[in-house]
This record gives sequence, C-alpha cells and structure tokens, in this order.
Amino acid sequence: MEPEIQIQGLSKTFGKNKANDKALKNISLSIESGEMVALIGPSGSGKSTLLRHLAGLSCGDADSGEVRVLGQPVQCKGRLSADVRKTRARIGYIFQQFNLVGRMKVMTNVLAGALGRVPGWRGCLGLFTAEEKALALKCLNRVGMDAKANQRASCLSGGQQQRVAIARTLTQKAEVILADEPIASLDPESARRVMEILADINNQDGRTVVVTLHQVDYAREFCRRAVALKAGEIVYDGPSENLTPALLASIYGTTSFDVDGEPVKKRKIPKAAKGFALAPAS
Ligand SMILES: Nc1ncnc2c1ncn2[C@@H]1O[C@H](COP(=O)(O)OP(=O)(O)OP(=O)(O)O)[C@@H](O)[C@H]1O
Repeated sequence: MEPEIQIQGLSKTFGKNKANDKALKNISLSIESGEMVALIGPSGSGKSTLLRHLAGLSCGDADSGEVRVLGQPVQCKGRLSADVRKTRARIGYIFQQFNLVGRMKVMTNVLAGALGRVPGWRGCLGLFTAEEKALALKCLNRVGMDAKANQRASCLSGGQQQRVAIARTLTQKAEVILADEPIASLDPESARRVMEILADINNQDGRTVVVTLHQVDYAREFCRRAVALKAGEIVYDGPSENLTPALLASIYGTTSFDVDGEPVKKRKIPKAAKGFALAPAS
C-alpha cells in the first residue's frame, strides 16, 4: 500500500540565489497511515516550509520532485495538482496562531470545518443542518470546549483557541493532520493539553499526525518517530527515543535545553574592555 504521505526529491528556493537560498534541499520522506511524527530542527531549518508543501500551500522548485498525500498528487515539478482542493479538504492544518475568526462564535468557527462538504450557497449563508451542528458540538466536547460554544473566539485563551482549532479539523473529518508549531505560543499546561488531544486523535481515530515542535521533550513523549531538519536537509529520521544528547547537539548546535526541552543557544558573555569594568547586573 502507498504511504499516506510521500515526498520525493522536494526542493524549495525562496530567493534568486539557487545555491544559498534553498529552504528545502532534495527532501524525500515517507509517512505511513496512523503515524504521529515530530518534525524538529533549529529555527529556519525548513520545518514550516516542508509542512506547507505537504498541504499544497506552497509550491516546490520547477525542477523538484513530487508530493503525494492520501494517494493523491499534491504537487509535482513545482506545479500544484489540478485536484489539489479535493486533497486539501482531507488535510487538517493547525497553525501556531490558531487562525480563528475572533469576532465570530466558537461554534461558527468550528462549523467552518464542514464547509468543504456543504454546497457553496449554504456555506455562504451559514446555514448548517442540525446534524452538522451536532457534529461540531461533539467535536468541541472532545476537546473540552463545548461549554464555550456560544462565546466569541477572541474571548478565549491561546490554549482554548488552539483546542477550538483542533475541533474545526475534527469537524472537517480531516484524515491527515498537519500541525505547525501548535504549542509554540502556549503556556506549559495548555501546551501539554493540546499535545494530549493530538495524541488522542492519533491513537483513538488512527489519524496520521505530523507536528512541528521546538520542544524536544514533547517530541519524545508524544511522537514515536522524529524527523530532524537542519539547513533544509533531513539529518535524522528514526525513533524519537534515540535522540541522544550528542545527536541533539549536532542537530541544534547546542547542548543546553530549557525545562521544556527547547534548545537554548549559549549567549556570549562580553569581556570587559581594557580599562573598563562591566556594570554590575541590577
Ligand atoms: N516566504 C518566505 N520568503 C523568503 N524566505 C522564506 C519564506 N519562508 C521561509 N523562508 C526561509 O526559509 C527557511 C526555512 O524557514 P521555515 O520557516 O520553514 O523554518 P522553520 O524550521 O519552520 O523555522 P522556525 O522554527 O523558526 O519556525 C528560512 O531561512 C526562512 O528565512
């Protein structure tokens, strides 16, 4: 059977300098149905760019290879497939900044997940059936947000908004979930809750989940497999439990990690100039 996600020779250049501006360099990767994979790597290594290419939100270089998701072509040689909208409707995308409409009710935001299945005129008028509303409420209940269904999305905390965004992908009935730094702007408790929900969707529903993470500890705890990028290349692909300190140091260029397992670059301590003393820290 074909892997759920298949990338063959994907390259992406943002600037004109082919040699220096490559964000992705000939990436090949296969992800099987039901896997939960962490995409890790230093800032600027290409994690978000790769995820965007999987969803067909960005196109690779003209001389680059193919991306297939759910057995369907998403893009090939820098061109989106003619049917990409159909495939996108089966892919749930979770953003770091939630992408909810703040002035609209939580319920309305979640029902937006059903738009791909309802006729355009009904979607435009916001006319959803009782069955569609019941599904949206059930999805909100699953992420513990049903009590907030009638509140404005902007009144919620970041963690709550992210849970609503996940309920939207559940209402969408997404078969693959791509989450781009879903916990990057959340406090530790909310971050854990969001990761637990994603892991539950993976375990209980068998949905394939690919999540970009800065926190290596979360990658180890929630994702059996980790794929590490560095300067647009895959430098590790294997069990996340095998991410040893030495390996992480070679990926991130640091041996320091904060309490959440996020790499911390060592700051250079300035030397006192000759004849001057550094002011004591206040
Ligand atoms: N729209 C864009 N235009 C120009 N360069 C871009 C664009 N998007 C990304 N890049 C560049 O591509 C490279 C990879 O960026 P990307 O955002 O994918 O990295 P990342 O690993 O997700 O980083 P972070 O963890 O900080 O989000 C970076 O050098 C970035 O500056």
